[in-house]
Parts: sequence; structure tokens; C-alpha cells
Amino acid sequence: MIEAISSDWQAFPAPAKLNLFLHIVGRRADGYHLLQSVFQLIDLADTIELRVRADGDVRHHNPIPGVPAEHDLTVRAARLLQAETGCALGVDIRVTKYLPMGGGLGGGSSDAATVLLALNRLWGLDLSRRRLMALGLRLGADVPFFVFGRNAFVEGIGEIMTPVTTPEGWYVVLHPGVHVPTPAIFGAADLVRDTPPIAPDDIDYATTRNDMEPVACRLFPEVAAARDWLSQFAPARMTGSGACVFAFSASQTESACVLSRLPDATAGFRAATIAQHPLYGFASDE
Ligand SMILES: C[C@](O)(CO)[C@H](O)COP(=O)(O)OP(=O)(O)OC[C@H]1O[C@@H](n2ccc(N)nc2=O)[C@H](O)[C@@H]1O
Ligand SMILES: Nc1ncnc2c1ncn2[C@@H]1O[C@H](COP(=O)(O)OP(=O)(O)OP(=O)(O)O)[C@@H](O)[C@H]1O
Repeated sequence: MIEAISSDWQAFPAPAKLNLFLHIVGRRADGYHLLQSVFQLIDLADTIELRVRADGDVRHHNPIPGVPAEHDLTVRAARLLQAETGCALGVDIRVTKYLPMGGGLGGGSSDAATVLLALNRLWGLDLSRRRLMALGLRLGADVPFFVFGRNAFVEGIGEIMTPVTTPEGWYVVLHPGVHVPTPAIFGAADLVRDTPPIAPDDIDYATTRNDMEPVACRLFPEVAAARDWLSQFAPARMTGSGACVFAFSASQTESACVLSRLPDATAGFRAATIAQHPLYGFASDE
């Protein structure tokens, strides 16, 4: 068996998501919030490099400053897969971050989903997408979406998916330079938690909103400033629990033009929409 294991590093993308809207429609008995949201994949991605080990160890070679290897979602994803399947193989992990942490782009969750999908193939596990999504939910609320791998209307705490077709084009994404801690937004007294539910067929991007945006803007005025600057060009909105804000453009030239006007001190990038996760084929559909 050991002869069949590739001893080379292999690189896999972990793309970001945007929440095109995010409504909070209720709360579970355990305090977790029930959401409705459209999740959009975009082509800005972290890079996860993996190398299979025969000795069963899971080793992180470049831990992110401030995130001990044991807490890193990539390491936790690999260990969870071992525990669930009894797989005796291990893995070396290197993570190159391009997605800002605490940006609402789902970077940590996407890193975890990429490890689940890639090891499903590299370790020869052949777990179904449904099984990987259930494992992913134990790591974070956004992980099942990335394993699902297609733009989706997402409900529950992030585990119920309906595929949707979303506008194709480019998003200008601004990072206001602050880290918004997700629990602080979910825990705020003034968070709206009773937005009426909508059906996936009734999505109107003009009337939907991000219920977390007013709280994030109150706690972090930099988020409001970035959103207001971007609103000069197109309707702008916050993603996830912040801090990033985004605006859509169907035109590549127009989105480049908006970015070219960005004040020097503000970080921003442009990303294209993608319809399917690059590792979509790494899990089987039953
Ligand atoms: C805001 C979103 O990014 C939308 O995509 C996600 O719902 C947040 O997902 P996440 O960052 O993966 O969050 P997790 O790491 O699962 O949870 C962080 C904390 O946020 C709170 N939390 C999270 C998700 C949720 N639906 N309700 C919550 O109340 C919980 O206190 C939890 O302990
Ligand atoms: N591989 C990882 N990459 C980034 N963060 C990680 C990773 N592993 C663990 N974390 C932890 O997860 C936290 C959230 O990071 P992440 O980049 O996912 O935030 P986010 O984009 O706001 O996520 P979301 O949109 O799901 O709220 C980090 O502050 C860090 O402590």
C-alpha cells in the first residue's frame, strides 16, 4: 500500500464565499441562530498544500500566527476524518492565506472543507458529499456549504442547501482593516432575529439585506465607511458577520475602474463569480 502513496506536495484551492444577503429568522434552543442566506462562491482562494504520510501523523508546517496548529481548522478536519473512518494514513499540511481572517469570506471554513474533500480522494475514503457535509458541520457553520460546492440558498444554521442560480460577473470586495469577531455580532442585544422567512423562489436582491450589518457598523465604524464609499458606484453590502463589504458588477472593466479609485489606505480586490467548487468532483453523490 505504501508504494501507492504520493510523496509529493499537492496544492488545492479553498475559495471564498460572499453572503449575497443574510437574514436571521429565529434562534435554536441552544442559542445558535437560524439563518436564510444566499452563499456565492468567488475565485479568490487560500491555497492548501497536502502530502500524505504513511505514519498517521497530522502535521501543520506553517501555523497561522495566533492560531495554534491544534486549533487550525485544517488540522481539525484531517483528525476528524481519521477518527470517523479509522484511516491509518496521515498528512503534512501547509496553508497559504489570501483570504483575510474575520472578513466574513469564510476562509477558515473553506480551508477545512478543502481538506475534507482533498483527503477524501488522497486517502481513498470515497465518502459521500452528504457524509462530508455532516462532518463539516461539526467544524463550523459554513463548512457544509463549501463541501456542497455550488451556489446555494442556505438555511438552518448552515446545513440545509438549495442550489440557486446567481448573477455571473465580478465583485469588488473591500476589507475595512478590522477583524469582526462572529460571536460578538451574534451576541449583540440589538441584533434583529425575527426577519420573516422567504422561499428560495422569492429572492429579490433589492429587498433583502444582511441583518448583521447594522450591528457590525455600530461596533466597527470602519465597516460603515467602506460600505458607504463603495455605495457611490453600486449597491454595497456586508458579507457574513463582516468585516468585508462588496458590490456587484456585470462588467469586468467597470469593476476594475471602481478598484482603481480606491483610496490608498483601503484594501480591496476584485473576484469573479464561480458556479462550482474546484474540488466538487472529490465527493460522490449518492
Ligand atoms: C455568519 C456566517 O458566516 C454566515 O455565513 C456564519 O453563520 C458563521 O459561521 P462560523 O464563522 O463558521 O461560525 P462558528 O464558528 O460555527 O460559530 C461561532 C459562534 O457564532 C455563533 N453562531 C454561529 C452560527 C450561527 N448560525 N449562530 C450562532 O449563534 C455561536 O455563538 C458560535 O459559537
Ligand atoms: N485555517 C484557518 N484559517 C483562518 N482562520 C482559522 C483557521 N483555522 C482556525 N481559524 C480560526 O477561525 C477564525 C475565523 O476565521 P475566518 O477567516 O474563517 O473568518 P470569517 O471569514 O469571518 O468566517 P465566517 O465568514 O465563517 O464568519 C479565525 O480568527 C481563527 O481563529
